[in-house]
Amino acid sequence: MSFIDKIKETAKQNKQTIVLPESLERRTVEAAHTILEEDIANIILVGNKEEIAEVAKGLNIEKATIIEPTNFDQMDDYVDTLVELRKSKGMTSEQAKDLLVKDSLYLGVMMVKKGFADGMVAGAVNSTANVLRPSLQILKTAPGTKLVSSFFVMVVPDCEYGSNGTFVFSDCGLVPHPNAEELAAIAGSSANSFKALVGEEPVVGMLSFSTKGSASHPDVDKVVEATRIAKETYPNIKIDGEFQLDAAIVPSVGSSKAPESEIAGKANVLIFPDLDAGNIGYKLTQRLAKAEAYGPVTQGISKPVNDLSRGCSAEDIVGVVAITAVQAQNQK
Ligand SMILES: CC(C)(COP(=O)(O)OP(=O)(O)OC[C@H]1O[C@@H](n2cnc3c(N)ncnc32)[C@H](O)[C@@H]1OP(=O)(O)O)[C@@H](O)C(=O)NCCC(=O)NCCS
Ligand SMILES: CC(=O)OP(=O)(O)O
Repeated sequence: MSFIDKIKETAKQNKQTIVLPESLERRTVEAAHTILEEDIANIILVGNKEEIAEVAKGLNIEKATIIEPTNFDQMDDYVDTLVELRKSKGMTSEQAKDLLVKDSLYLGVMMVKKGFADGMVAGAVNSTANVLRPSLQILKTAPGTKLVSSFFVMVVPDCEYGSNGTFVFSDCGLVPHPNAEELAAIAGSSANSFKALVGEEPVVGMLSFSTKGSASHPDVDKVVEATRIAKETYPNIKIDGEFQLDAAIVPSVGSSKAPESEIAGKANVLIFPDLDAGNIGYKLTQRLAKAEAYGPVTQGISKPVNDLSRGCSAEDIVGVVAITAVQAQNQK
């Protein structure tokens, strides 16, 4: 069974409720149709019922719950909670009501905060920053986590590397310039995410333009230091670096460039040194190798809110919703 079929099967076993606040967007409504038809999750859509019906022409979204922000019986309670959470930042009741009525991303995140939904997926039209900012502000980090980061599950066709072509790539969406400590934290979280979603042992490669000292540069030093911190912090996780990409995933190159390493050539969790590398790397793999790319999935938020690329397909949205549902199951 493929990675995403397994995730869908897991999601179906204990159905969660996922809010899709970009409800006037055709791919999102197509995804809602498929999710309801395949019984993967319960769906909440946000917006005017007639407008949603217009976008959903030819699709069956009858089983979705539609919440109209101007006519939502929980609105006053949500406004009070948002003010309470953000009053130290100067938020007033008027501002909170305005945000919750006009910005479906804030309303969606508040639904997750209040337990009305178990998770949220958006990003087919909104930028990553706009999708993730409300969740960072309202849901905050999970206990024991300082840094929220994100990853993609990449499923590369006809690929013998990684876990039969399945990888986690991090961070491709959230933290622009991680320092060594942050990079180590991203490695630890990503290993746990790989284990939780792919179900196999994570093998983490810390990526660089250098393999075990083949180049000298402050950027390389950062990855060397991150590798040291990660090994010390997560002694039970298989982690090594610094590796160039080929040394991380191709066994023959790994054994020639890094013969002492047990990880070289076997990595299935790839930690990119910064967001430039991660974002470009996942899009290259998706577009040129025709890989399935599910994400950016967040790790470290107290409840699951996940992003999409604006270039996503309806099928990608279905996949990220199923992943979000499984994260919600795991957090309960
Ligand atoms: C996600 C992002 C928007 C956060 O932006 P920001 O400008 O720091 O936003 P804010 O300062 O309003 O932060 C919001 C809150 O989240 C917290 N926060 C921000 N990043 C965080 C992180 N990685 N982990 C935990 N908390 C974080 C802040 O401390 C702040 O908390 P507070 O408002 O309660 O004090 C920013 O990191 C970003 O733009 N990342 C790049 C996204 C992107 O463009 N990706 C490329 C395409 S995928
Ligand atoms: C993840 C990502 O790159 O998102 P977008 O393509 O929407 O910028």
